[in-house]
Parts: sequence; structure tokens; C-alpha cells
Amino acid sequence: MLVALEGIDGAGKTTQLHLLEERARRQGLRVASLSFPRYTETVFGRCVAAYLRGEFGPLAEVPPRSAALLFAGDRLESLELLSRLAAESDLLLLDRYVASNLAHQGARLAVSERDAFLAWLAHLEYEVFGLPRPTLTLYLRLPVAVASSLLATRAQQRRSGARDLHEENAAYLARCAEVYEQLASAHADGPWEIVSCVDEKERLRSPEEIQVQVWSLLERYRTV
Ligand SMILES: Nc1ncnc2c1ncn2[C@@H]1O[C@H](COP(=O)(O)OP(=O)(O)O)[C@@H](O)[C@H]1O
Ligand SMILES: Cc1cn([C@H]2C[C@H](O)[C@@H](COP(=O)(O)OP(=O)(O)O)O2)c(=O)[nH]c1=O
Repeated sequence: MLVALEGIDGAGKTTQLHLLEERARRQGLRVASLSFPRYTETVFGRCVAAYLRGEFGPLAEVPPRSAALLFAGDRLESLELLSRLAAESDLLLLDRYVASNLAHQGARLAVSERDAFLAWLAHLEYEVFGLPRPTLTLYLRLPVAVASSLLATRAQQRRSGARDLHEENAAYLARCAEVYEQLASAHADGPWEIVSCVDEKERLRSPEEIQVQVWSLLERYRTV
């Protein structure tokens, strides 16, 4: 079973993945995880890191198709590992996957060009590269303003304090969220479920409370 965690930067994907891994292990499941981009492990991953540091020029000057190819190449280089982990485990958790490329690069295009781009990229990754489709994609939905403040705290906590080119721009994150909503409602590449990370008053829910909902969704899809 392949479960992808998706959401804008700072939505809590890594936090939820760790909680999920712990719970699945406690239940005796064989669980594995993989986080994309694999910044240091693949040739393409190292190019992605350079792109996010601005070494290929300002974000607006790198065409979305070119950037998308770097992220997709990172997954292609990881295909053997991905297949092995999927075969060896009951549950393979992915911290970002193909949908991240669709949302984060699609968000850089005008609305009128997006659908053609999304179709091109999904075809490239799933058909041409042969990447497996997720059993379930969980979209962690978080308002951009809340995500931005979590990212600011996280950047302070990390030693470098640095934020990458994507994280710097709230308007861009809002467009990413818009594409994610589109993908979730179209059930792009398989079933999607939306998990709201805030309550009705837009207050952040605790990681544990979110986890309870995430776990019950995994049970419903019989992935755990
Ligand atoms: N529900 C939550 N409540 C409060 N803080 C959270 C919550 N989820 C995540 N965080 C914190 O917010 C920051 C971003 O979370 P992270 O899991 O790294 O997000 P992502 O992997 O989606 O970018 C981290 O510092 C994390 O500890
Ligand atoms: C995996 C992936 C990420 N991205 C983007 C999403 C993020 O803005 C950026 C870096 O991803 P990541 O390091 O996961 O960001 P964070 O931990 O802050 O959530 O790259 C793509 O554009 N395409 C992809 O295929």
C-alpha cells in the first residue's frame, strides 16, 4: 500500500508521517517511508536543491516544465528503491510525491495553461517513467497564513534559518493550495482525502488530533 502525504510547505506532512510510522509499527505493521525530493541521494535531487537555493536563477526565470523535470528525474532515479520498499513493507508512506510536482509547478503557470501542464506531467511521471500510483493521497489542508507562521518558526529552529525559494512567497503558496484543491476534487491519479489541520475557527489542531483522523482514513481505505 502506497500512501502519499501532500500539502503546501509547512502543512505538517513530516510531523504526521512520523506519528503514522510510530503507530503503524506499534500495531506490528512493516512500515517504510520515503521523502521527496531526495536532496542528497540522487543526481536530480542535488539539482533540485540547487534550484531551490536559486542557483539556476530567480524562481520566475526557471520554466515550470524544466523545474518539474528535475523533481520527476529524482523520482525516476528512486524507482528501484521505491519498488523494493513497497514490496518489503505493508505500508509505504511518501512525504510528497507526484502531486507535489503537479501542485507546486502547476501553480507557477497561468490558470489557462494549467490543465495541459497537469496532463503532460502526470503522463510523464506515471506512464513514461512508470512510477506507481498511490493507493491513497492525503491532502493536509492548512490556510497559507498559518503555514507561513509555522515555516517562520521552523526556519528559526533549523540551524541555517534559511527558507527556500518556494517557501518565501505567500501568494505562490496560495496558488499551490488552489491546485491541490483542484487535484483533490478531481481525485487525480487515485483516491484523495482532505484532512483539515485547523478547526472551524481556523485554530490549529494538535498533531495528535490530526493523527486520529489520518489513522481512521487509513483504516477506511484498508491500508493499515
Ligand atoms: N498541528 C500542528 N500544530 C503545531 N505545530 C505543528 C503542527 N504540525 C506541524 N507543526 C510544526 O510546524 C512546522 C512545519 O511542519 P512540518 O511537519 O515540517 O511540515 P511539512 O513537512 O508539511 O513542511 C514544524 O516546525 C512542525 O513541528
Ligand atoms: C517533491 C516535489 C516538491 N516540490 C516543491 C515543494 C516544495 O515547495 C519544495 C521543497 O519540498 P520540501 O523540501 O518537501 O518542502 P517542505 O519540507 O518545506 O514542505 O519543492 C515540487 O515542486 N515538485 C516535487 O515533485
